[in-house]
Amino acid sequence: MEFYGQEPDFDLTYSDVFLVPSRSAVTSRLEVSLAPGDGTATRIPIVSANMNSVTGPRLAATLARRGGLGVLPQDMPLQDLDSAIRWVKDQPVEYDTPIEFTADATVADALLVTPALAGHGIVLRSPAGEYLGCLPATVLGSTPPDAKLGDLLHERLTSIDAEDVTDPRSAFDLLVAAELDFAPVLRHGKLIGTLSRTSALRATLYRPAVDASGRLVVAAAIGINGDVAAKARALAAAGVDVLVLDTAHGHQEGMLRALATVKSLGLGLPLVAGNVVTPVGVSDLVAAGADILKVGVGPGAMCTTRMMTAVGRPQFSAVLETSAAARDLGAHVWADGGVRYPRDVALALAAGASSVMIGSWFAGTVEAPGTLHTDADGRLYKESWGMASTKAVQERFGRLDPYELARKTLFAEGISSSKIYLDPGRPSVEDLLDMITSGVRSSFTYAGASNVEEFRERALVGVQSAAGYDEGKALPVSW
Ligand SMILES: NC(=O)C1=CN([C@@H]2O[C@H](COP(=O)(O)OP(=O)(O)OC[C@H]3O[C@@H](n4cnc5c(N)ncnc54)[C@H](OP(=O)(O)O)[C@@H]3O)[C@@H](O)[C@H]2O)C=CC1
Ligand SMILES: Nc1nc2c(ncn2[C@@H]2O[C@H](COP(=O)(O)O)[C@@H](O)[C@H]2O)c(=O)[nH]1
Ligand SMILES: [K+]
Repeated sequence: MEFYGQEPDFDLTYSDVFLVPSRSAVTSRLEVSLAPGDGTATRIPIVSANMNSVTGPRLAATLARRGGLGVLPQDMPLQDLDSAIRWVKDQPVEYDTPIEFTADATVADALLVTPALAGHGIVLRSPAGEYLGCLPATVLGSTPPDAKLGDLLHERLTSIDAEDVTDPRSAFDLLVAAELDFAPVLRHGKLIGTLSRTSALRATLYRPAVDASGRLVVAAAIGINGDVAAKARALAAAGVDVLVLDTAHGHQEGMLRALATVKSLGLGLPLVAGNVVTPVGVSDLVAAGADILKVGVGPGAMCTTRMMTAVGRPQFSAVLETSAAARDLGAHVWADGGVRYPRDVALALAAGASSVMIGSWFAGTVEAPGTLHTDADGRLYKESWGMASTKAVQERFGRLDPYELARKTLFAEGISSSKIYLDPGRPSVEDLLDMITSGVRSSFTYAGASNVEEFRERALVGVQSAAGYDEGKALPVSW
């Protein structure tokens, strides 16, 4: 990366900078590879944050199917983490994970999980697990909330036979021929997944992130306290693909000890550690065993660290400096926090990150944990909160005695409650991935780069005023 003009002697964040186009020999955005090449199996540079409101097993599986990686949060009990990892590993790679209900569930129950939109659908099973049929989600919008889903099965959808699907393109054509937007996929009468026209199209554009056995990949986080060795071993035994050691202040002795402990287990998994924002933080964590550094203090949407402590660093400069230090040591950087637009992802990659970690933006999706809420204007949202918020601290330390809990709660550095609205045009995390990867593929071709490495080398970055940033925004109503 080079600065267009003079490099300023103060720190920059994503909004302070822009990319300048340069001569390109890349003739199509579809020629671009977004593969991070950081020792994980990811195919796109997108990782979901280890936050309770962001990454659950469904979001992790959906992300991996499109080449990304979900990090399950350290606050999940070990038993739940174990079953979440195994659940992801059991999900179909070529088809979508069905959203399942029993026949006596109501329309209102289904609407807590999936919006009544074309291209989405639900699967009904008997209490014994037998496949009963499948409904398009659109029927949920035109049926009374107390109606039983089983009573709507006369509108059941035609299924697709997996034997007829020779490749993703043929799946798309089969749906078109059957005039379907969404369908269950059966093999020998057994449900193996669902499919929509959009997911069939996506399967032609993305490659899944899979392990050596061809199963979807998933990461999990552990904190730095307690028996980290036992937790790391248990997660590895469950089949986790990447371990993330995470604490607010990653450049501390407790982290170095925890990292060295996990490294010494020789689990053969990439170790991610953070959060840090300085080159010396990078070198200390790499020396202790980190392969990838999680970079970012304070940029997160749920984060109050900068206001509480003044600590942190504008994220573009933090990523730029730490990724240069990491590269010298053969390590990589995940740019964690503050990503609100596809442009921020492009800028993080230009600054040298191998992947970008996204939290709050993904909290407002169908696949994120938690149920859908509707506000007074009928807009759908999900709740989100910071992992250092009073809410998260109370949940994490709920089993401590009240005095210890009260002491911990004093140090909250995050907001406890926020509404993250679903974008009506992009309610699924996959819709956001489409938007992000299209934007970033295009950024690459503007820079004449066909892969992440070339983009990092060729990117020309200018510094702009607040008015310059503002000029780039679209105008939803006239002047
Ligand atoms: N990226 C960011 O900007 C931030 C992210 N977070 C996220 O919140 C979650 C909770 O993290 P965390 O609060 O570290 O909790 P952890 O449960 O990981 O515990 C942190 C440990 O480090 C000690 N510690 C020492 N100094 C600090 C410090 N300045 N801030 C926090 N702990 C410190 C704590 O002791 P004691 O409690 O006695 O002080 C405790 O033992 C994580 O997912 C983290 O990534 C939180 C804040 C900032
Ligand atoms: N200071 C705090 N940082 C937090 C908290 N919860 C999460 N985080 C960090 O934010 C990113 C995600 O950023 P986003 O802008 O995409 O939402 C996450 O990975 C953590 O590093 C918190 O309570 N306080
Ligand atoms: K913030």
